Amino acid sequence: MIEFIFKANKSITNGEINLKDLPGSSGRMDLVCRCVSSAFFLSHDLRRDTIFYSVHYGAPNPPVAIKFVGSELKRVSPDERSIALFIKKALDKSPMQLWKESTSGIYIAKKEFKDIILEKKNEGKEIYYLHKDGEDIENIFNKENNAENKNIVFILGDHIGIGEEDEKFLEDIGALKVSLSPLELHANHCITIVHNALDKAKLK
Ligand SMILES: C[S@@+](CC[C@H](N)C(=O)[O-])C[C@H]1O[C@@H](n2cnc3c(N)ncnc32)[C@H](O)[C@@H]1O
Repeated sequence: MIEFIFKANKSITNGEINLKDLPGSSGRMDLVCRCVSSAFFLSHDLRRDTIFYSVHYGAPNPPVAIKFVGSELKRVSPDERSIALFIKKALDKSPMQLWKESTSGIYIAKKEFKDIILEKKNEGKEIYYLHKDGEDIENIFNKENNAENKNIVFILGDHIGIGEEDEKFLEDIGALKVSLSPLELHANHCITIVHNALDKAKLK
């Protein structure tokens, strides 16, 4: 299983998403949608071994976490508008401490970014922080050490990043920094590159 936990610093926390203004009034909801698309969609297929979390810290009621489970997703298509509609439906519900299903494979809860990461750590999963200045991903996942049958969690930020406090938290829990490129990339492109690196490591 491959999981991504994305911190959406400005994305709104209620269902008042303007589908014509995902980047502006919805707080970079376009980024969230593109990340969901990159996390799951292949050409005419879905990555069923993937789970994606988006944790929103925008107005009016942060934090709100949305979980997308690849093996359960139905009727979602790769375009931003379709994904935004499903996010809107989820954010229209009142989030509780426990995950509540909104539509097939999409859940909502009132959870902090750190707490979701800690849950994964306590479940024994390997935690990696995607960062330009980390260890090259190909040194970590390759023929000798591929991702098959592993439970791997990747943490990434939006246009703002995850912030110093959460970086320190990741360091404290022993998350390894993993780099995909010497250049600063968009979060959705990072997800595509991670999938590609793991796909290649499995095939070698
Ligand atoms: C647009 S970048 C964030 C830039 C932001 N100014 C910062 O300082 O973090 C979005 C996210 O993609 C990931 N990322 C960007 N470039 C990367 C790279 N070369 N290798 C690994 N992860 C990267 C990081 O997790 C980052 O938080």
